[in-house]
Amino acid sequence: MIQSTPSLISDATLCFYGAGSMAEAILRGLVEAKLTRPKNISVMNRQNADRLLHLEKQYGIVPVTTSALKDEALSAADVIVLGMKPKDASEAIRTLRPLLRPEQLVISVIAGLSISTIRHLIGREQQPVVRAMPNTSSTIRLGATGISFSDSVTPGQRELAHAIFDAIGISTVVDEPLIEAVTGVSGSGPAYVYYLMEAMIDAGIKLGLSPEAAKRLTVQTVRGAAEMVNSTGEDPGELRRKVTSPNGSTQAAIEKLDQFSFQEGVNEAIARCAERAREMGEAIRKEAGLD
Ligand SMILES: NC(=O)C1=CN([C@@H]2O[C@H](COP(=O)(O)OP(=O)(O)OC[C@H]3O[C@@H](n4cnc5c(N)ncnc54)[C@H](OP(=O)(O)O)[C@@H]3O)[C@@H](O)[C@H]2O)C=CC1
Ligand SMILES: O=C(O)[C@@H]1CCC=N1
Repeated sequence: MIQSTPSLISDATLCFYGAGSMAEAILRGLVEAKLTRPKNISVMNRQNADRLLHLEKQYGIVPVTTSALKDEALSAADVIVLGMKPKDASEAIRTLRPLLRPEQLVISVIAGLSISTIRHLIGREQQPVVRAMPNTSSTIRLGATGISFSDSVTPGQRELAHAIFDAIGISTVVDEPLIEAVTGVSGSGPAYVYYLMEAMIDAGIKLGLSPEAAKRLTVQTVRGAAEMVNSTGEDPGELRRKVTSPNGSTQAAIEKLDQFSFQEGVNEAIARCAERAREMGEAIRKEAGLD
């Protein structure tokens, strides 16, 4: 039996408990970055066997389908990644109670679910838990992840968690109460950017561009703007001012956005997202009888 969690991904066995889009984004990043052998990754879900077979075919991971094999994989793994929806979390995590060893690292990406709730559900106050909030851009190794650690996470396990999320993008450690802010900014963030892109493409089409041209120009504009901020190190505000000639067309556009309270809208949206994540966490606690 393994007594301590390895600090290198290449030596660790990982078990994905929940096999949806976020789990796939993470495991794909790990496999494509060749940080671990696919055979070190086992994946299970509730019922969708076709999904597991698809992941096996695509990435070479080990699908786990029977309940006996599930128990075995969960008990044996060095790291268990919780990747189910918040509504399914309480029941799923409780089933780990009789299976987990005290040194196994639990990594949760579940929105709103606190470290303290996870430990209550597992029934062990000192279980090492990492609470992470990644985003779907992890699929192409451009993810942005906020991470917080329970006090029992060892330095080796911290290193391991960083290695996992750095393999699929960048990671930033935050105090746990700020994970909801991370959810608001970057966890859900890709959706706001896609929403903006949908609106830009739509507007271009309304002005007479073909759908293909509107999409191509929009995609490259967003990609270029993000890369300008990233590679020049200049503030987005400064870069915006460089596009905005006095009394020119951009200024006219920004004034129109301000008439619709653009900044206030984004502010309120991100604050509401963070609040909703907290609500989901509270609902899990309530369902589990913890409040
Ligand atoms: N999508 C995103 O952009 C992000 C999501 N998250 C978080 O990631 C989590 C997963 O989201 P996402 O990947 O989109 O969800 P999906 O709906 O794509 O996947 C959920 C997975 O959980 C499985 N599952 C449900 N109940 C159980 C159970 N009792 N035992 C084992 N597996 C179970 C489902 O299996 P089956 O299909 O068989 O029912 C499915 O494989 C959420 O908690 C979300 O908050 C975090 C950051 C970003
Ligand atoms: O919408 C959600 O609840 C999840 C959390 C972050 C992104 N998607």
